[in-house]
Amino acid sequence: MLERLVVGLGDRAYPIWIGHGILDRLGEALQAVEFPKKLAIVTNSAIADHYGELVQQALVDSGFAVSIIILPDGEEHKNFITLQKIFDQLIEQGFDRSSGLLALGGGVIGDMVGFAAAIFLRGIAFAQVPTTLLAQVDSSVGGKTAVNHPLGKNLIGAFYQPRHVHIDVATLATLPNREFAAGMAEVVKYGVICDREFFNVLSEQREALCQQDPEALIRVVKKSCQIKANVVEIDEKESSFRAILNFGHTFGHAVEALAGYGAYRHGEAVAIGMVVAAEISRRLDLCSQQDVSAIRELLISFGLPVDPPTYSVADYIQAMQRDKKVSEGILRLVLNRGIGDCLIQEVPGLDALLTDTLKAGISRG
Ligand SMILES: NC(=O)c1ccc[n+]([C@@H]2O[C@H](COP(=O)([O-])OP(=O)(O)OC[C@H]3O[C@@H](n4cnc5c(N)ncnc54)[C@H](O)[C@@H]3O)[C@@H](O)[C@H]2O)c1
Ligand SMILES: O=C(O)C(=O)C[C@@H](O)[C@H](O)[C@H](O)COP(=O)(O)O
Ligand SMILES: [Zn+2]
Repeated sequence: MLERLVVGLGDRAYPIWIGHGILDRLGEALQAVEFPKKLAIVTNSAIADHYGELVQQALVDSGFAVSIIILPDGEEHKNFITLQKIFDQLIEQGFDRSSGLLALGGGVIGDMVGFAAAIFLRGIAFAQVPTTLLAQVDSSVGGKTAVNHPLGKNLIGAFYQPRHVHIDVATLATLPNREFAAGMAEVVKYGVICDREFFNVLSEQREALCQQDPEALIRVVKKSCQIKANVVEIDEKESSFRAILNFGHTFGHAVEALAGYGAYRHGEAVAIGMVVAAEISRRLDLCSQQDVSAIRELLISFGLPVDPPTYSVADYIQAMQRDKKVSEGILRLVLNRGIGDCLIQEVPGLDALLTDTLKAGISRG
């Protein structure tokens, strides 16, 4: 089964292929978008061990000239030092503007390779082959690329769209459970911000998803990519509406930075951040206690943490102020209106609200 979507961005539109066991069709897919014949697969050693040869062979068989660049694994390496390693090898190997990069891996690899492609020689082609659930449902689509700064997540980056996204859900078979759960956090996010029915389906399909039933996975990945593509088509560069995809991220990114990158998986931090955002929404009468509990319970059912680590409110607020939604010094939050709808707004008295939320612990309903 091969599902196809298109991210409709005019002359930068690109296809998303979704299937089970479709890595061997990568050459065909890249030919269809006239991807550069000389390319570098950029990945890390864990992913290369599983899929490096298969992907390289599929591309060589289709006439591509392929080299591999191996990066260190982990969120703590999503920085300029690692980016430099990519550039060193591209320059040594004589890559020019007619060459391309292929990101093979999770969101860390995808975000870094996308940013490298955006700035190397002022922009070369790149494609995404996401191998974590999180990257398949979220980071490979939409063109946000970046590296972290010690003080804040993704603070240095660019909007730069891939030429193709190739999603093989069979690669999830080797993914550790903790990483699978982290991906589910972003899936739950889509349900909360814009689709109550999808939210309900996730709880009904929990077993099939955790068992990695291929059809259930493909359905959920496709729906997630469709939701994300629809948002990105309306507001590619996050002038406003796209920020709904940031639900749970203002607090989540603060957790990641305060705990030290890598201590929490991005999806875990987002799960905690979504429950905090939902609790703030409840305190502002935007949603009910029942809604907060339903969000919390669904996240827990997928094995995700939901309780914020203990840092002072002042530390949290300082970290949250580095969010990209801050404009003219004013922070806006994405809040949920019930489940299936959301809004973006400034929250007067956030310090006090957050103090109460963290002091009370988030009520279990
Ligand atoms: N650009 C966006 O729109 C966007 C969206 C969401 C998240 N992100 C970013 O994505 C990053 C998180 O991505 P992630 O959750 O994929 O983490 P990750 O990229 O660190 O991957 C998680 C772990 O799984 C391993 N791995 C990957 N695929 C595997 C496979 N098939 N089998 C076995 N092991 C595998 C990796 O080596 C890594 O150790 C964060 O930096 C976050 O900020 C970006
Ligand atoms: O694509 C988007 O837009 C998102 O916000 C998706 C998020 O899941 C993702 O983590 C993104 O990288 C966060 O963006 P940032 O601008 O807050 O760094
Ligand atoms: Zn995210």
